[in-house]
Amino acid sequence: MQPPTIIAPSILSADFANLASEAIKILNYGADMLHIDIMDAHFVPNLTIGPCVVASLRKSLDSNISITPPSIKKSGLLKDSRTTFFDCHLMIENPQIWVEQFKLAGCDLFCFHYEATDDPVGCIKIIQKYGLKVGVAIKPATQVDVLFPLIENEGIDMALVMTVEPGFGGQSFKAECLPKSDLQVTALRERYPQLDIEVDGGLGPTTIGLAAEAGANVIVAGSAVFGASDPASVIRSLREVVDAFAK
Ligand SMILES: O=C(CO)[C@@H](O)[C@H](O)COP(=O)(O)O
Ligand SMILES: [Fe+2]
Repeated sequence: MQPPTIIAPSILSADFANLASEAIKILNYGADMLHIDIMDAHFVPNLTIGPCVVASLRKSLDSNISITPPSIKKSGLLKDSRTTFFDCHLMIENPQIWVEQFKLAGCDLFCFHYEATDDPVGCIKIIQKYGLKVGVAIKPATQVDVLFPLIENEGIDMALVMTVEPGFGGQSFKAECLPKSDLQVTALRERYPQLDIEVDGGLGPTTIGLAAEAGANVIVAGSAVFGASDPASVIRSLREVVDAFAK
């Protein structure tokens, strides 16, 4: 059985002037974790937030959220005594030099891009040395099999398959980035039944079916959740579809 379904709203689509209250609101609506997109204007053509914003968010959430969602408890991802899991997606060059700062800021999972470093194994070892969970992300054009040795030999905690080119929220979902071939999410799920497989980009109630059917269990959704008039029902419907396809 695949790991629990986790719905991870991307705060990139939140109102940045009210980031903490937006994050608290979305967790109270039923989100399982927060997906935090860090962009450096080099790896991707956009610039978002750095460790000091993550640290402020951490402080606020630790004092305002008292319950860890059941799926996060069950997943075993959250090792700390804190309640809210910060899933940090780093779209930055030289990710390895930022691990310490994001650890200190309160990040739980450090997910870097395979394409952003010449030494993914070295980067994983640094992340593990700092006691963070490790995620490795691939852009749509990257072959999924580059992840196999990292999963098998380095014990990464999550694989992130991008369903749009990284850089911006609110883009259209690319169906061709999901399975059919054995090189995408289906291949990962068939090979690694217990792995947390995250998909990110253009996902919402009308596009979740393909990702769920392929075997993704961690669903990032930004505009579909934060832009909804009823975010709780969007979160619920995403969860229902993923649960229905769970392998
Ligand atoms: O990493 C990224 C974009 O690079 C994502 O996390 C997006 O922020 C998701 O937003 P939507 O596509 O769901 O609006
Ligand atoms: Fe992301």
